[in-house]
Amino acid sequence: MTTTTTASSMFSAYASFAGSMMLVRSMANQLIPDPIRSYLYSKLNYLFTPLSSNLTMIIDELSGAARNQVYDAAEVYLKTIPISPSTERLRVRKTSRQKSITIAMHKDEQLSDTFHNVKLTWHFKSTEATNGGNGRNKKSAEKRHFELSFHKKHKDKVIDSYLPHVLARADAIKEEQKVVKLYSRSLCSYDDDMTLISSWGSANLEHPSTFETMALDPEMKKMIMEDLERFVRRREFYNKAGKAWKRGYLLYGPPGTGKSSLIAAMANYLKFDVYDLELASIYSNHELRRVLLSTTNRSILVIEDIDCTVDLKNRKLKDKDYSQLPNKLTLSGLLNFIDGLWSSCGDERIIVFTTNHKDQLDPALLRSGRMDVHIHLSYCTTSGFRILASNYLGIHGGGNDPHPLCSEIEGLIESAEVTPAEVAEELMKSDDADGALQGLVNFLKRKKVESNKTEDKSEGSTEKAKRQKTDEGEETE
Ligand SMILES: Nc1ncnc2c1ncn2[C@@H]1O[C@H](COP(=O)(O)OP(=O)(O)OP(=O)(O)O)[C@@H](O)[C@H]1O
Ligand SMILES: [Mg+2]
Repeated sequence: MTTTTTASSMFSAYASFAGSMMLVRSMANQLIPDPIRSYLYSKLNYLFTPLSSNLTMIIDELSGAARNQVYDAAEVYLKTIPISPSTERLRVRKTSRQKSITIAMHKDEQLSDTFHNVKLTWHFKSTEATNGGNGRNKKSAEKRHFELSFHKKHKDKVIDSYLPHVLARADAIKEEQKVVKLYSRSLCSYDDDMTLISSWGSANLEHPSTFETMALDPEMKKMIMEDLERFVRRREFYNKAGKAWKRGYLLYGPPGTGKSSLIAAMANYLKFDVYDLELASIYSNHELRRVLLSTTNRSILVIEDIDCTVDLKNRKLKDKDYSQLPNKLTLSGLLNFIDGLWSSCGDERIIVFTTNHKDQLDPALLRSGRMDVHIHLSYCTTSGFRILASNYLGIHGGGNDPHPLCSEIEGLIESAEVTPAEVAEELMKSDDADGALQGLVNFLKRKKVESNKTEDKSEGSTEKAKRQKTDEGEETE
């Protein structure tokens, strides 16, 4: 009863309100001029429109002069959201550096996303803003923002979970698309007065080597990849153990066995930048420290041919001699850096030394704990050949239907000392697989004959030497 009365009294109140509104409207039509009237209507409409259950967040491109990280993250993230059927316009781009086409939202288009059962709508808006000048001084710029709408009740979830999710996904996508850089001292930059601006110059690391294309023993490949993965996963472990988050690799083996290619494969795999340090360009421990401190985290520092760095061989000089050369680069300077300074100057660092002659290295460099992993790259094996044949000729020696020449090559390769670089070179000599493989067979046979000859020669000379010794012995007796 009470409810009915309340409802009917509310209805009659609304009816009388509506009636009054109509009356006001007709009086206004007669008395108030057009522009003022439409302004008043718009205000009245605003007052009497029911409140929306949606909340819209405005995400501007700029925050003052700085970029808004949420905007940048949204821009990256939204490229991964499926386009909705209602979308009519899209922006399509590709620069020469990009591997694939990117598709982005066009002005006024919208995309829908769902996150933990929350429905969200992204709206891309762009307006032209002018600087207030006129004539030539008038400059206009595009002012962009996203509008993110969702039901009000999800406000906390969006702020606490969804937006952090967008930021994290954008970081991961950027990491996937990251172009690995090669930093070199030979690319360093100077200003007009020849003052050094930066110790390192960079270029994109265009080296195509990956673990897939590397002709390596499968066990060794697995070991290296797992070691790298474990290393990048172990931030907490290094922290707890009080150890610097770094790892040292020593790659050794004859020329052309893939030491430099392996470094590129490691960099491409981890998406770590490479700093190629030529020790010959460093004149003092002080300079070494300065140059190395200007490298960044998540990078690989490479020192190639460590055995060829003449200065470092002088380590056995007495302290007295060093005092005469206070600014010289020394092995102990380098070791101090590896053990001490470098350890504390950054995170996720890998250092790689390469050498053709491990036996000629100073034992201090090989001491355990200094270089964590020693990797021996050696002559081409059967499994190495199979990978190269697949890379270069697209043929698979180990399959059910192997190329007839593959088994001959596999029989020859284990006994011949050929490097993967030599095999690769032979395989590249012809576009035709038969011709290339026949070339490799001939090459391997030639190699074998040559190595037999040298063996005979060295055997012959040892025999000769032995005989000579015996003769001499006989003489002295
Ligand atoms: N293990 C390998 N797997 C695939 N390709 C290889 C391998 N080793 C060598 N190559 C091929 O040979 C070329 C030369 O190899 P790389 O420069 O990596 O050898 P290296 O061991 O660094 O030689 P050096 O001691 O002379 O510096 C590479 O560009 C690559 O094409
Ligand atoms: Mg090399």
